[in-house]
Amino acid sequence: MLAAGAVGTMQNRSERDTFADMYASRLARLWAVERGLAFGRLDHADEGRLYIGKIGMTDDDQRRLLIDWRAPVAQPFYRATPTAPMGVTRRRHLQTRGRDVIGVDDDLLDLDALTDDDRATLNGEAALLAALDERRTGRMRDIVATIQSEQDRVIRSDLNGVLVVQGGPGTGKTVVALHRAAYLLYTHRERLERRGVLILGPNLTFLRYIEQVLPSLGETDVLLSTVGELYPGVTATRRDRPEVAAVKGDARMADVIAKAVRDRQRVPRKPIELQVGRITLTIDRQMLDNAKNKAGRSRRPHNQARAVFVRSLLTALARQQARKIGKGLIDDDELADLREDLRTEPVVKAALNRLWPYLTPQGLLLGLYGSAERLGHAASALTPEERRLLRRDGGEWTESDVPLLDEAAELLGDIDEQVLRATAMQAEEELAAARRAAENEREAELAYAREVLELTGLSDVMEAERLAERQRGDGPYLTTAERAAADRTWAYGHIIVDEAQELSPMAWRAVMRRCPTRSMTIVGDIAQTGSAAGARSWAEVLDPYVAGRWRQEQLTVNYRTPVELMDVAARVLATIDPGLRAPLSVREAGTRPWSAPLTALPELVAAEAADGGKVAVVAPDDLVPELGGRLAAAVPGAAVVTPGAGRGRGTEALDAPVAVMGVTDAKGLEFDSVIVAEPDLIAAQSPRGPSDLYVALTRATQRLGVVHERPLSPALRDLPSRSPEPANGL
Ligand SMILES: Nc1ncnc2c1ncn2[C@@H]1O[C@H](COP(=O)(O)OP(=O)(O)OP(=O)(O)O)[C@@H](O)[C@H]1O
Repeated sequence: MLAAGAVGTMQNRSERDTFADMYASRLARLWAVERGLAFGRLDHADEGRLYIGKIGMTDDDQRRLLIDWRAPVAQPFYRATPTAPMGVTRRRHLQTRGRDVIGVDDDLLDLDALTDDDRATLNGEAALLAALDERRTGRMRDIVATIQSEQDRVIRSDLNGVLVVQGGPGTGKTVVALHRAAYLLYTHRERLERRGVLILGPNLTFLRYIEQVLPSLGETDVLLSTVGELYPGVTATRRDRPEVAAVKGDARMADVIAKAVRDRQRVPRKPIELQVGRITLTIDRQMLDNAKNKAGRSRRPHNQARAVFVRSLLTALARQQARKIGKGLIDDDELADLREDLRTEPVVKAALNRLWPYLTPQGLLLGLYGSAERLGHAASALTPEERRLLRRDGGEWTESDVPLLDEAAELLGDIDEQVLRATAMQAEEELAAARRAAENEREAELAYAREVLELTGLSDVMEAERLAERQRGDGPYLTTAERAAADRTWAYGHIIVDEAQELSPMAWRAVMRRCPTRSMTIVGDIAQTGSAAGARSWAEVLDPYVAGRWRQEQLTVNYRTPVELMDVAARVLATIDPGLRAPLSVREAGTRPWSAPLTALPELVAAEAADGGKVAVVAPDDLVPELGGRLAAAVPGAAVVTPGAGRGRGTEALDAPVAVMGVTDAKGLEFDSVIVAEPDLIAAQSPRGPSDLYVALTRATQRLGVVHERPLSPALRDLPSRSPEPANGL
């Protein structure tokens, strides 16, 4: 398409560009599914063979070559068992490298049909175990070839309603949620492509960790986000201290914000006198009450209700003015004229702005945090200590501010750009400056695009404007996900929330607002809740929204953590609640978890990293910088993820051979080898500390150790001491 050149009418060119776009994305999709394209075969007693792959394919004669794993006929690949074979006699897993088959692994489901040869080679779990044992790359991979039956049930569960997927660490909740997104898009393509699918994860590092999975399944148009990015225009990556986050996340904050908005619609006790020309006009209590009631009855958000308030007040003032200039009765036209004159009168404008100001969510929240008096009034339902925790002057937005900004935006409504300009000179100047900046940026982008086209020799087939537009990510070519990300009021077709136990009640309000149809998948583990504002039960989270209308699935098998490691974690789990059961591990590591003195950490990390696997040191938040410093000196390439730090946290923790981090940043991730520093300090660092320790102990796929100076609690006390030789020898 591109080689045809920039010929023909504008319409020809635009059609050509559209086709070029379409082919380019089709090509990108094909490249993405190349790895492990075909991974399974089903032999049926009567229907012959079907090959299962990441996408469906036919040959030139429209004969089926490959069945998409999400198609109903592929389901037996994941569900058939010897007791319920679903018509399948043999299920074959194909292992490939590039386009070569390097291994096959058969499940023979019709045991009567076995030949002696078959019996000798029966090895049902080989593909799964091989996948689980693979060294970690720092990025999650798809599991289409080895999805297990309980996971398949979750993936193919109905689109409608709220599905909770509860499961212990390593049971595949995240990976299953991602495959469910791919399945739902395949099965309900039209509905979901229009409204979009949103996946919410706990932090940016986690999103980087999982971002390859959906493209590798051929799905590229899903929006991955954190709660901290839900409010367009604000990217909050900083975290509040736990006690502050707990207050901001509390459901009572909804009333605090509502009250803060009402407090800005002021009715002063004394009448206000305005000198307009030679006449003194008075705004009295009754006029104000009247205007406020009218605005309230309009049921519009604050910024839009302002118009009602202003009109009512101006009408009353205009009548007063008419009386005062001796004009008794006036008709509607005269009234309108007087009203418009008053509207532009500076003293009147200033008074209206004081009485019912235009407010942005940011302005409202900063005004609230910045004033003990405002807080004292709006947050009277909070304790003095809680109010003190909210006090702050300026500063960067945090993750727990975002749901509050969203709440405020809902109550305030938009401010019309034109109104802004008309009412505030300052806003006009800011706007003009922003426009100038945007114009400069646009010119720079255009120059860059021209350069790219020159260099690639494509300057005659594509216009620089169009390339610049695409790079900027706006214009008519926005995908659904991009449009949704920019629109605070977007209603998604389906929302998946991962590590959902961490969301605060205020965050849930922001999430639910984005999914009026309540078609959601909520994935998490109550036993891993670390955030003080997080969930204690799914009923507590969901009953306010969908009481009695949500369903739950359990995942029970741990695919990440080997038996020896899980035994240790299970002892910690029992200290949280003796009734909690750890998931069953499917494999053994062959190495036992160990303990060693904290001082030995650098050598131990170096030994663990020696064989090239990914190593994480998970430490109490306060210790991370210091341990990071010590390790950086001893182990080249070690990355430090500072707890609660702002922007820029991305892939370093995933790509480095060794990473040091707090538990919050380790949530949802996994590493070949994990060393937990000062476990008892982790357990003591917050009210949900024991859950944090449980999370830390379940991050490893192969090896686990603890290093400590403080005495170990009974759950960890009998770990054998680490001997000096390398890990493999343990
Ligand atoms: N059926 C499967 N086949 C192959 N690998 C699997 C399968 N199920 C899960 N895994 C692997 O197990 C690991 C754990 O999965 P995942 O991170 O989704 O678990 P999780 O339940 O979200 O854990 P956590 O709650 O601890 O974050 C991942 O490496 C995942 O790829």
